[in-house]
Amino acid sequence: MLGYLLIPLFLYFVYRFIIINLIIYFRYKIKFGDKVAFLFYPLLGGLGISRKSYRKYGDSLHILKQIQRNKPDMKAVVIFNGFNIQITLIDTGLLKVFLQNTKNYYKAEGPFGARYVFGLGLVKSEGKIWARQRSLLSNTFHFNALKDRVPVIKEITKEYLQKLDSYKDSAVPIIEELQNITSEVIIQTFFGENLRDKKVNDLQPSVEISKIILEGFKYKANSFPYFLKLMVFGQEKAFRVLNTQFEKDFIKRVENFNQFIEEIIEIRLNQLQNTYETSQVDENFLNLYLLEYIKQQKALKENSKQFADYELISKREIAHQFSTFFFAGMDTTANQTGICLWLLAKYPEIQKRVSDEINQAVNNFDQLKHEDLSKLDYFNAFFKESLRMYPTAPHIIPRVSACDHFVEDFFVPKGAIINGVTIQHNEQKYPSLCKEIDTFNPDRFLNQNVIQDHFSFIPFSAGPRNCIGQHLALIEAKIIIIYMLKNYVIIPNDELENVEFNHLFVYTSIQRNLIKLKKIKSE
Ligand code: HEM
Repeated sequence: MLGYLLIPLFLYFVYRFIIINLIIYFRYKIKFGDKVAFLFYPLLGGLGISRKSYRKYGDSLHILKQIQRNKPDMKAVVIFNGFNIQITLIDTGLLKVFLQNTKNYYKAEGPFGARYVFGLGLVKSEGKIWARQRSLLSNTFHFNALKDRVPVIKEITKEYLQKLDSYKDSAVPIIEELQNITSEVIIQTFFGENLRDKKVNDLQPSVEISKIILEGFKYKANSFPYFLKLMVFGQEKAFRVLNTQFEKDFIKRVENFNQFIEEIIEIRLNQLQNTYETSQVDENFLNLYLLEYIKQQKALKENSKQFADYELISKREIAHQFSTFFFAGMDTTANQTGICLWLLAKYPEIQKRVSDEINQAVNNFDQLKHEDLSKLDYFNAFFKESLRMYPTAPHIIPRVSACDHFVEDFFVPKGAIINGVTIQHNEQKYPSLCKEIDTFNPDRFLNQNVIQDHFSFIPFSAGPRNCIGQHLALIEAKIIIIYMLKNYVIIPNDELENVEFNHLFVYTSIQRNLIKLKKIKSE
């Protein structure tokens, strides 16, 4: 009896996971020949390829970069894991069409528990809810609107970087040090206050949310039971069924965190309700969100306006928006800026040029103004070059294809995971961007015509879902590096032989003690 049941099940699996994928494979092969690269890694797919690449070459992106370098007309890399296909778009024409179309995709699940942590926030929201959130938040992330945030970013930077003196001649784990700053910036720009005297799940809120995000990533990457559930039930259901003890505890911990943030929101809401009509309101993200919420609640009470479901703001959404910014903006900015400091140590002549430009534009760190940040052309070129060679986000956030469809002439089946590269690596196709591709040379970005094709260099992605926090990231990086170069000469850590790059959550160096410091003066 069992045999009769198992045979159709087996045949279904062969059809669903092997035959269908083989048909797709031959379809691409016939149409595109070697303009599409095929890779196979059982079970792990793309994750397996990047692990292999790291083990073999000390760089988890090496295999993918090599594919791009070898073929200027490469369209995409298609990776099979035996169950599913993952498509990484390379061709900029395809990338452009893909990034401008939000309708055929939804965001992939991400780390374990992502939907509980930040499922209602901007990174994960879709359709009209996403459009409503993006339009509410866009203005506050504009370069000029961030002007008011400069004093607080300066203050946080100074407070944490002053502590670096204690390292004296020892190597500095600079990325960890910068994570303190970038977490605090997100907290203070979001809440308008620091949460340092508060505890949730026995930890400081910034520590707990970092741990939750990191453990969610690690669990997804390393847990075999969860992996099996993903294969059998798919990403929509896997996190809900047959939960292990770890999963149950994790979800409970996240719920505590959400409730903790909602309590802060509730207190602020009460304060604002009493004061917003009579006094000036600080323009932090929480106040901005709550003013909109108050307007909405008032209209609902007076019955003067009806709202569609997608327009309604909830406190849980606001809590998830905080975790979203933390998830998207903390590690990315700390790692990119840390890598910049390592590059300054590695190339003293570039350090001198950046430092000279800063000294011309800014007399003294304490007097640094928002306008001064726009005077740093060489710094801008240097930062872009760091993103070209060591982008913390070398791929856009993966989407799932909601239906069978074409991106131009490229077929994307329903259920495929699809993403794209943010940086091109072919010298023949992009001669000015990729000339002497392995040489770190910020000067290439001083040439006005370096980007011949907008989609060849999109470290913050492009299209409607590009990075909303890119100006904030640049402001933070500038303020941190200005402080560092006003106070220290940055020197290499001579005990480090190799610096290897791997995907943790972001693409970054595995070695952490990247630099040493020589104090030049106290401000
Ligand atoms: C060096 C630092 C950063 C890099 C390299 C970076 C890069 C990116 C990339 C590549 C995307 C993906 C877009 C896509 O999938 O098409 C993205 C999205 C996003 N980033 Fe950033 N990011 C950085 C800093 C920040 C900061 C500081 C914040 C906010 C505090 C932030 C908030 C977001 C959000 C909310 C999204 C999703 C936008 C949406 O879907 O509408 N990022 N970022």
